[in-house]
Amino acid sequence: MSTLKLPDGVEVTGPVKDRYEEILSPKALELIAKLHRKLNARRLELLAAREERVKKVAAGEDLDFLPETKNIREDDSWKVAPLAPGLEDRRVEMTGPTDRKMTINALNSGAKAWLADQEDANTPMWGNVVQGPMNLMDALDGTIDFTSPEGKEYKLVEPEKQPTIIVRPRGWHLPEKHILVDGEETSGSLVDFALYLTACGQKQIDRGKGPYFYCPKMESHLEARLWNDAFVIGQDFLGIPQGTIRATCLIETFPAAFEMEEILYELRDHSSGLNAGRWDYLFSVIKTYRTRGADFIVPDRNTVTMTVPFMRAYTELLVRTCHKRGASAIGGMAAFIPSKDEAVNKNAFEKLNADKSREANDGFDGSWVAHPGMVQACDEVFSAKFAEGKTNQLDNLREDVEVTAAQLLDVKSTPGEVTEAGLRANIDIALQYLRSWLAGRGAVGIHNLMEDAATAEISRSQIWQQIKNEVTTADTGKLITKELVLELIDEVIAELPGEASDYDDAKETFLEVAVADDYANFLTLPAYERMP
Ligand SMILES: CC(=O)SCCNC(=O)CCNC(=O)[C@H](O)C(C)(C)COP(=O)(O)OP(=O)(O)OC[C@H]1O[C@@H](n2cnc3c(N)ncnc32)[C@H](O)[C@@H]1OP(=O)(O)O
Ligand SMILES: O=CC(=O)O
Ligand SMILES: [Mg+2]
Repeated sequence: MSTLKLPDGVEVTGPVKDRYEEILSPKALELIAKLHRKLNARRLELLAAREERVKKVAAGEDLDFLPETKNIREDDSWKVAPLAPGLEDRRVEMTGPTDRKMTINALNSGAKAWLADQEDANTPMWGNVVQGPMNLMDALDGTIDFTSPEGKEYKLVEPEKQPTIIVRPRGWHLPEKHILVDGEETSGSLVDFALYLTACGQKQIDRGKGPYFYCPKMESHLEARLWNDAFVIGQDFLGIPQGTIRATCLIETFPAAFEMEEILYELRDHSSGLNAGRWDYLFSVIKTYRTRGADFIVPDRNTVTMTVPFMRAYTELLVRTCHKRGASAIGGMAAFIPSKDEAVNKNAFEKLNADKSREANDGFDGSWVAHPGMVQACDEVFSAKFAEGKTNQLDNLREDVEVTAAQLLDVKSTPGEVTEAGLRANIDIALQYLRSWLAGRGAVGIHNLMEDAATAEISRSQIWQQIKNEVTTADTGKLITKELVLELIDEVIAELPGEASDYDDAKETFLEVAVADDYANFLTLPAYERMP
């Protein structure tokens, strides 16, 4: 057990294990306190503003581009900062959790960048919150190694070829209950940001790169302004030049799709682009319009591909917006993962190739893969598309693209149906995922697909939306009610791996987030409450 030096007003209520003082350093805790005192009240106000927006949509008002920021959109004179060192070539980015083994595997993967995930692919258990940055620090020091329970040894190979690390902190909605400032829970986003920045920021600068971040789940440009303010405070605190920190913002909420330019503008001195976070985007579309009836009922999850009109409108607008402002446009995650079954594996790579080819042809500068086995395939697709000697497509301005609010909102043209098979699949995925999350694992392969917090949110939100809007299944003609879902849960659990009792906690959480009368904004909130 270590002991911590706590600045005034700071309490750490989680266990302090071996080496935790290296991450929960006086500097880190001091920065957390500073960020909390300066920014937390605004964070809470911005979360409340999200609720107001949803209420307006429920009352019939549609999302639209903001009149008050029209001048920013129409002003052609501004651009974001030039590409930062290590972020010039992002043709393939690996994503994944920051546990010790995955950290080593990701850094050895051959990808150009690695999204080190404290978010969708992570469970914010106290141990993960502290050990994630510790693993990154050890990786940067070149001291990281790992031996599996089976005796397999892991270490970094070819350190000079390591991907650029981009850390994704938690979203603004998540609290960190193990670090209190003046008796208040802190923000998970600010804690993850501060722990990485203080442990690794200077080490990244010494390597000729910088502390880089992915900012998730923002719903407005004012939330981007909050990040920008955190960056300014953080840089000032460390005494590093303003603009050293860079952030790629995920455009993965429905409201944010209407504020892409404004988000780039707010972060222009720290921006390194936008990413099309498709899974959370679909979740947010369902969530934001959940009570608005037939026009916003999304068909079975596996039928909503990236080529349906509303998804296409969003990705086209993203590339256009980024390149107009000199920012990188990064594609999203195809959920297919390699399999030992030959036919399943062949299908996974065909789907991956089609998805990455569409993105490369649309002008994206690179994209994500969830698994080291897919790095090469994605690399090849983008490399084949890039012009001779180029490492991105920033000069493909996509001036042909014009996307209207109506196109972004056009969910009703999505082909497909809601079926009982789709409903059962959603129950299955949500339960298996919640079981995994509650056990500390935030990403998991289920039925040959990568599932994480974002994909599971879609599954449980679809169920809630279908009950609320009294949808009838197309294949079996059943009205989707709370009673039907309760009936199906036990049938589904009987088919799942393990014992029925293994799903007791997952089932209780599922009931809270999929069938309760009041919609839970994020499944991770009640799930986090269940965690010590
Ligand atoms: C919506 C979004 O936000 S997408 C981004 C967030 N989601 C993610 O990042 C998901 C990342 N992917 C993963 O976590 C994993 O690929 C999973 C859970 C889906 C599948 O993992 P596994 O079941 O371990 O797959 P598999 O057995 O094929 O793995 C083979 C090897 O690759 C490693 N590996 C697989 N995925 C990753 C990854 N993303 N990062 C690092 N290593 C990985 C495994 O650790 C394993 O290593 P080992 O052979 O040394 O034991
Ligand atoms: O974070 C990515 C997403 O698709 O969600
Ligand atoms: Mg996401």
